Order: sequence, then structure tokens, then C-alpha cells
Amino acid sequence: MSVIVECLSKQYSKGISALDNISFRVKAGECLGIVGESGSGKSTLARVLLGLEPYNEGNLTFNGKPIAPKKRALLRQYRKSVQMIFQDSTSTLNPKLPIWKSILEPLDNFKEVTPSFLTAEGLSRKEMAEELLALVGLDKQMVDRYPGELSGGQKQRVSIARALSIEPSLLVCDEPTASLDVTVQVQILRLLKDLQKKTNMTIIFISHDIRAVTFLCEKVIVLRNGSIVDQFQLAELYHKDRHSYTKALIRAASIE
Ligand SMILES: Nc1ncnc2c1ncn2[C@@H]1O[C@H](COP(=O)(O)OP(=O)(O)OP(=O)(O)O)[C@@H](O)[C@H]1O
Repeated sequence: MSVIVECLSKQYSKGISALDNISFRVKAGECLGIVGESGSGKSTLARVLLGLEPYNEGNLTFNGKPIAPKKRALLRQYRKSVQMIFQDSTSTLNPKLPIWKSILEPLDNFKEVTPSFLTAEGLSRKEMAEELLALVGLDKQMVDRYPGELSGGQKQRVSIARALSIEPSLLVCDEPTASLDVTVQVQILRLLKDLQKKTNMTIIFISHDIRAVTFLCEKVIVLRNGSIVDQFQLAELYHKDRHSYTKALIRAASIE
């Protein structure tokens, strides 16, 4: 698994760059954090990475194949390997469906996929959803509940279960903890960390919160006004050569 982003730029309208000459690489099993303040281009980058948003210049490849909204056949292949989690799980879960049906949506879209954790024979669809719920630390009895009957943290766990259902090699998370209480944020970050260790999937974790990014990720990119201003391994977080903007983010988050 490899994601290569080369000199990627995106303008929504002439002269205003949402992303400006972005380059980075992610290898199998890595957890890359992308941190930036509001308006830095995080959501744009997430959407571009998922093939939902076109870009104006540069290249984006997944396992050597180009990813862009117009390349529909390649994009379908890509969707089999890449899943996403967004900030607002309420809007991504259908309120009219019991959660077991929502969890199985990706598997319904890709019937040819058999994830390794669902290989036990004769499992009913509901039992598959129960296995997935257990994987994210939720009680199996919750399968029949509706999203409106769950807490924010539980809904985000359901979103994670759904994302994991087809055993993606890449998980893109766009502010997955931003709308949760601090204690629940920590639980979700721990869960992602545990699952990453267990499955060795690659994670791109996008957040305004440098504390969350440095908790989860071993490699960090700092985005400001659509440009990468700093890029480093977690072990170099407090290095004297860190960009002044990164140092300001560290100070503001009181993780000095
Ligand atoms: N659909 C759009 N049309 C025009 N400009 C846009 C659009 N979406 C985003 N932008 C602009 O692109 C820039 C980056 O926005 P983006 O939403 O990617 O930032 P962000 O870091 O995710 O911000 P936030 O954390 O506030 O969501 C901003 O200047 C924004 O105004």
C-alpha cells in the first residue's frame, strides 16, 4: 500500500489556493497526522484524497494508480481499499436504519470482499454486524438500535465499525473526534490506535488538534493556508528546528 501526493494544488476559484503544492508519501502501516487551523485546507485535502474533489495540478496515486473523480473505474477499485470517518457521524448514519444495516453498507457495496475477521462459516448478516460492534468495543446487543438512540461516542464507534467492515488498507479520518467530549475523544483515539496495531492498516488522521495528532501518529504534517510548513517524525516534535508555527501550535495546546 502506498499513497503518493506530488505537487498537488487546488483552487476553488481563480487566485485563491485551498491547497498549494502539497507533496507527501504514506507507506503501509503508517499513521500520518495532518494538523492545521480552520481554513488551512484540511477538509479539502481529505476530499481530494478520497477522490471526491478534483484538483488543478499535481498527482495523487494509490498503489501507483491515479486517483481523481473522473477516473470512475479506478475509483471503484480504490473504494474497496479506502474507507473514511468524518467528524459528524450523525449525518453519515441513516437515522431510519438500525445500526446493523448501516454497518454492513460497505460490504453490501462490495459483495466480493470477505474480511479476514468474518471468515467463520454460516454467520448471518446481523451476526457479522455484531462481530464488528465487538471489534470497536460496543455491546453486541446494540445492533438493533437506531442512531438516535446512541451517544456521540457510540455513533463514532459505529462509523469506525462500518469503515473497518471491508478491512480497508487505508483509513482517512477527517476530524473524527472534534465534536466529542474530551474523555470520549481519548477513548476514540485509543480505539483507533489499538485497531491500527491489530490490523496494521494505514491511517491518515486530519485534525485541528495537535494533541490528538501527536497521540496517534508517528509522522506529522503541518498545514497552513493550504501549504505544508512543517513535516516531521513524532520523535522530532520538540526539536529546535521545528517551524515557528508548529511551535506556536504546541504552546497553544500546552504540550510543551
Ligand atoms: N466549496 C468551496 N468553494 C470555495 N472555497 C472553498 C470551498 N471549500 C473550501 N473553500 C476555501 O478553501 C480554503 C480551505 O478550506 P477547508 O474547508 O479545506 O479548510 P479546513 O482546514 O478544513 O477548515 P475548517 O477546519 O474550518 O473546516 C478556505 O479558504 C475555504 O474558504
